[in-house]
Amino acid sequence: MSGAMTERHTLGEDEAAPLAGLAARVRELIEAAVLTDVGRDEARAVADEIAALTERLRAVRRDAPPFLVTGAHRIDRQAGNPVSGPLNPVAPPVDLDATADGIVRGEFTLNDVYEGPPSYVHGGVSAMVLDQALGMAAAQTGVGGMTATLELRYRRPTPLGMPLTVEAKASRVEGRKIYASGTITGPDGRVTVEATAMFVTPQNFLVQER
Ligand SMILES: CCCCCCCCCC(=O)SCCNC(=O)CCNC(=O)[C@H](O)C(C)(C)COP(=O)(O)OP(=O)(O)OC[C@H]1O[C@@H](n2cnc3c(N)ncnc32)[C@H](O)[C@@H]1OP(=O)(O)O
Repeated sequence: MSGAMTERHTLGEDEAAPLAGLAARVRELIEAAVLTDVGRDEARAVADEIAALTERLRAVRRDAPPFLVTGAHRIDRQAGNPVSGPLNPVAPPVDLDATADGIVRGEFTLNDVYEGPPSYVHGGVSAMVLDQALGMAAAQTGVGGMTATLELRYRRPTPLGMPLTVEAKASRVEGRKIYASGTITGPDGRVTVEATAMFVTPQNFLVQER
């Protein structure tokens, strides 16, 4: 379990690149595991090989996921973030960028690993992507914060295997509260999910940031 206050190692680009490559291969492995039909014996044999590889990676272990050297805010620098972290195989990953006027945007495609209703994206996955994008938009106003409320409106099913766009922007700041909204849009340009959120900056964020 990684503590919030644990000092994080910051990866240089040379360190991050091979770990991102490792995560990309594991992402392929996850999809292969979801879709494989190799049969029981082969599945057991592959599981044994994967267990051996896992032990090799565990041989030298950090106390907590590292940060990246790039990114304006802590939320952008989390290498192991489950939405945008290039080192996290669970993350699609969604490559989120912020414009000078505070709009956070990312294009991404979700494969069968993220299926909810047959052939569509799981609603919790859409929520996770929007939480991250809105959280990053909140951070563009200053320090950012923790999600206090997140409201979603699922307008139409979000397709798997097709290019999606997430966009978010902070609308106002009231003391430690930051309000933001955003959408996921399908390949036809129609919004599939809308979100509004309120983030609250904890007192310790004000001390820890930068
Ligand atoms: C390293 C970078 C990390 C960035 C990560 C971002 C990842 C993406 C975003 C997330 O997923 S965050 C994880 C999900 N969210 C949480 O786990 C939050 C859990 N809740 C908390 O930690 C605290 O409740 C919270 C920080 C949100 C508020 O605690 P505080 O002690 O700072 O709040 P306080 O009680 O002082 O209230 C401040 C104001 O906010 C209001 N408030 C607080 N929590 C609220 C809430 N949940 N709903 C509505 N209003 C809320 C509260 O009423 C009050 O309003 P007023 O000033 O008008 O009186």
